[in-house]
Amino acid sequence: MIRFDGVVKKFGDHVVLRELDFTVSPGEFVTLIGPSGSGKTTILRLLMTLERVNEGRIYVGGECLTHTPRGDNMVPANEKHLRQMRKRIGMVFQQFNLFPNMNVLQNVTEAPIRALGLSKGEAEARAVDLLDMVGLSDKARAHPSQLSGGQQQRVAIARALAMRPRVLLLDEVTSALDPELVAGVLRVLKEIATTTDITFLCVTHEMQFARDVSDRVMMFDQGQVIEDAVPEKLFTAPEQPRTREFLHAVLDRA
Ligand SMILES: Nc1ncnc2c1ncn2[C@@H]1O[C@H](COP(=O)(O)OP(=O)(O)OP(=O)(O)O)[C@@H](O)[C@H]1O
Repeated sequence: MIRFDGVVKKFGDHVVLRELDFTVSPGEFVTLIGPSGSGKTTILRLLMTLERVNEGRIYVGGECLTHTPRGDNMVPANEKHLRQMRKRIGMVFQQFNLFPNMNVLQNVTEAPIRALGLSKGEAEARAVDLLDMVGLSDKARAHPSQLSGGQQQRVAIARALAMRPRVLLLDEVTSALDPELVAGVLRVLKEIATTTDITFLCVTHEMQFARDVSDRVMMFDQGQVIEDAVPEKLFTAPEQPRTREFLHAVLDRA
């Protein structure tokens, strides 16, 4: 479903991704872990087309995201292609980024009405189901400022799902939450991961969550995936010294 093929990303002279190769199969839940500043968010931003690759290709659902054919060549994709491809991908960020002047229902229906052309009735019916799924049926008329951070994040999850993405990207979705609100958000994500066929690529420091829901965990360091294993293996018997060091540091801090 997702394939990075020799992806290089630089910011000026700073090489963040070095010929990065990895794949995520349809329906898989893959978590990326690794030191701060190693480029995990950059991977998600490239998928969201918020950044462009310097070299290499990215494929989503078998189709090239980054390039399109022109004659016999492949050339960097234009805005129209990127917009089309972006519709397949949803993202939930650390900051919830809800529209503050809209109520919860409007937050969830806005994009399907505008970008997918759904009628208000269709979009609302879908939103009601999604708000039920994230445990917020009773908050449809509330405004974001009346909700806790955990509730706002669950609205953000419903909003992303309302676009029916095939891929959902999660970037440190619990980092901005008070500790007591984290579990509710993770419970909702686990439910979605186990009951839908959405493909997940998740960046998190929540090692217990990564262990609990991931099909695979990729340890990312210095622009490359240095270890890729099922969670039971990666968390209990990592092969790479850098993975062991990283896990010790993170678990000591917890
Ligand atoms: N727009 C940008 N311009 C210049 N440098 C950038 C830009 N975006 C990211 N970087 C740099 O790229 C590197 C990777 O950043 P990225 O945010 O992807 O790391 P990360 O692994 O997600 O880190 P964290 O776990 O702290 O969120 C960092 O050194 C960062 O400073």
